[in-house]
Amino acid sequence: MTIAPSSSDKPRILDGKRTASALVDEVRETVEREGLTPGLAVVLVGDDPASQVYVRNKGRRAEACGFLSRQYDLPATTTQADLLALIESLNSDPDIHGILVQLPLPAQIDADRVIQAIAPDKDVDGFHYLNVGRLATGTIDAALLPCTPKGALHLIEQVLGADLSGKRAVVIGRSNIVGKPMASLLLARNATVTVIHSRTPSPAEICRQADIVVAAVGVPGLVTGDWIKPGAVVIDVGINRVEGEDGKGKLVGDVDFDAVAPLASAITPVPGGVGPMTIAMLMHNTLQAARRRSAPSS
Ligand SMILES: Nc1nc(=O)c2c([nH]1)NC[C@@H]1CN(c3ccc(C(=O)N[C@@H](CCC(=O)O)C(=O)O)cc3)C=[N+]21
Ligand SMILES: [Mg+2]
Repeated sequence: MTIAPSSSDKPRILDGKRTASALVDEVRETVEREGLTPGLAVVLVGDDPASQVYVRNKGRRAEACGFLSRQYDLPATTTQADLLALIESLNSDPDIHGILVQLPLPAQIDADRVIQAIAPDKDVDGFHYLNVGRLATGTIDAALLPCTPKGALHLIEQVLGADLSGKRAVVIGRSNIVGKPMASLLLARNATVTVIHSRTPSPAEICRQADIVVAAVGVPGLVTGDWIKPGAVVIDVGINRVEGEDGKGKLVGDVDFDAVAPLASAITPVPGGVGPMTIAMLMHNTLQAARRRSAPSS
């Protein structure tokens, strides 16, 4: 049962850090109970400091789950042929169940070629055409789902339950990594879905009709109070590094949190919302890939 949201209630802050920790605990328990050792390979090309931080966090989480965690650090000058050769060897490595190539890749490498070279059943990012197609055609149980939309949906479920029949959802942004798969997932849960983007006229007016808003455009503070229907569930996927009042760098989302929180029935903060869920879902996908390997019929 869900309680009808009211704008006069205090908004519920959806704690992604706590939810992610609980998920990781569940993954670790399953790994122990089933005696599995899921293997995750994370490939980092170049030395972008932000990417290094993400990749290190992924490795830490994998170890906390009882996984085999391998990190491949390749120089920024790596050729496409060398990277494809590494992917090939990981595809045929029986200890490895999940392969993630950290994006973005340097300019000399065709990222799409590399992603499509990953074995679909090891594609824990859910970016391979086969997994994209499974999601788009509704064969979701067979798919590895992209981690960020999967994490966002998990937070939405905490408030509204699994069936979103009768709910209007607006997804802001149409990227292949977040916006499009998010729309497919919400549709699969029976929501009435609208995707809006940079060429959409009157976006605020459309967004104001939504019971569920997912913002994933990378524009700091784009979504203000006049975009939000009172009682809406607001999921902020944006991760924007901006300069704070103290001159130091800080992380903000696509939603103007202070303006929107009083209107929302539930809202994710940045940081501490969708970001940690993304990493938790990567662990969940790696477990799923390992279980399928050990029990091919499931
Ligand atoms: N192949 C590939 N798969 C990815 O999933 C992928 C990628 N490449 N490239 C980069 C983006 C970005 N990404 C994030 C994951 C977690 C946080 C996260 O945990 N953020 C914390 C804050 C971290 C901080 O303080 O910088 C939070 O929102 O609370 C952020 C960003 C995964 N990505
Ligand atoms: Mg995006």
